[in-house]
Amino acid sequence: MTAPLTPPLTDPLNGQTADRAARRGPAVRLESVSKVYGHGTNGLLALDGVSLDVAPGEFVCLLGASGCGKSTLLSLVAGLDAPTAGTIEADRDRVAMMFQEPALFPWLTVSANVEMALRAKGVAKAERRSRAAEFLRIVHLDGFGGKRPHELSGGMRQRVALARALAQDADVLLMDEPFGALDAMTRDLLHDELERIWRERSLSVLFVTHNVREAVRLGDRVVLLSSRPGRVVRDFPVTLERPRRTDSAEVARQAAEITDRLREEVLRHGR
Ligand SMILES: Nc1ncnc2c1ncn2[C@@H]1O[C@H](COP(=O)(O)OP(=O)(O)OP(=O)(O)O)[C@@H](O)[C@H]1O
Repeated sequence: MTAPLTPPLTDPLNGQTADRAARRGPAVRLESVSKVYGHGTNGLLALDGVSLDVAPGEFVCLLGASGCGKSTLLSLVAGLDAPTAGTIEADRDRVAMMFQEPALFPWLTVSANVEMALRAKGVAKAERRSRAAEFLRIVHLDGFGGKRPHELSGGMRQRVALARALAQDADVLLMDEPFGALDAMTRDLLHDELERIWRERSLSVLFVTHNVREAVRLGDRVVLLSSRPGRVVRDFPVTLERPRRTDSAEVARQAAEITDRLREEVLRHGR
């Protein structure tokens, strides 16, 4: 029998995965996206003609002055709100969001918080406890499943939020200043954890931060938005070898370059 000239799109052992990989475009695509809050003369233009792609497996950090529309952009990608103009492509079933506040249910145990996400995904009750334990192990919280959120530190609560996001079977993580409220040491540790999980699970990440060094520490690219209305001003590729250290000279150098551009942007708008 002769082999087919073109290989089949589906792998017989794992047809779905091969098929999906073959069809994969960007994990997230925004094309000329604008967002106006309110109407008429009271309308507020938050985003103006934003085009941005996140490739599968790419880590993109979003920076910009306060109020330039970063959170708006994430909520549009998550489908929590609709753009006024333009198009957004993202597989909403595979997207999970993380905020500065971990937003856990305080009356539920850590395990039950993660199990909620599994339940929403239709995982059978009998399997949920062991699957939750597996996700907690990934974020290095083995043995903490029976605790309540108030018994954990801020960093540990964000780990639970990360485990819950992973339990949503997400391959796109939308992160809105997830480590903004943590001390520098805890943040550093979570950078390492997130980078490891991102690589192991080939996640695509869109990460909003005010911290330029954090953006350079983590991102494959740093996208700078203008002051409101948010437009893409510049896209900085970060090619430094990983893993990076937030306090390294290389990270500091690139962060200084981006900070200069960010400062220009903020001053241009008289803030
Ligand atoms: N639901 C809403 N209704 C009306 N205006 C809104 C709404 N959400 C955000 N805005 C306004 O849109 C603009 C962009 O807000 P957004 O929160 O997206 O900015 P941001 O860049 O995330 O800000 P920050 O860096 O301070 O968190 C702001 O002027 C904000 O006040």
